[in-house]
Amino acid sequence: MKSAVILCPGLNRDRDMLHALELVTGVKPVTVWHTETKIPDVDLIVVPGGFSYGDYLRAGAIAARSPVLRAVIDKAASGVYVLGVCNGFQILTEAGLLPGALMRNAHLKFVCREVKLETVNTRTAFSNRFDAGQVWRCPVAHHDGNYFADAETLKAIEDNGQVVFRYAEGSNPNGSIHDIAGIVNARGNVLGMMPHPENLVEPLQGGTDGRLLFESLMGELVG
Ligand SMILES: NC(=O)CC[C@H](N)C(=O)O
Repeated sequence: MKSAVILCPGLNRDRDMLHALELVTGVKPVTVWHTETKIPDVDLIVVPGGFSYGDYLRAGAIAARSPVLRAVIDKAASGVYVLGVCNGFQILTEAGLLPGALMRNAHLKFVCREVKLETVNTRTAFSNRFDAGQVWRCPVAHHDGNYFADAETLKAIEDNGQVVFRYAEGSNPNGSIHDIAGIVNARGNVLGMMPHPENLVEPLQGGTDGRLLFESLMGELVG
């Protein structure tokens, strides 16, 4: 599986993502700087986590307007898989690729710990290797992870099965509505999530629960 990782000033999880992608897929990803207007032919584009442009204005708002995001939007429209993690999720919502918004955590504190996620839709390209209802471990590290969508949008994404991951009972670290931790777009080729699956892909990191997400995509691509 060929992948590209987007780089913006202030992102800091790009190295973790590059490592995880190479480890799980066996193929070294390419990197694409934020000023680029073209992205090479790849199966998956990842917008990693961090603090693009210092989270000024709103987390992800400036990166969403950078040249490379236009190319990400075009690639997504052509069906390429796009994964946004943490700040990447914030960037994808700011760019309009995913519905809703990530607000300041309800308790107004930065949260950095492990949570439990429940996979509630296994019929997506990003989740087909999970068992239905599977509860898995995943780290979070953010201050703006409080997912919100208006009632109409929320109903639509729930009815369409676009909620892929929820914080398991008692695990919601930020006040997200409906315990939403990760969603896909209506077409199912763009996923955004606040937790960091790339940080739990080898025993050295304390577990391998995050691998299933990347393996789901790999399985999707080989059929
Ligand atoms: N780890 C991250 O990607 C942080 C995301 C974002 N800047 C926040 O703190 O909400």
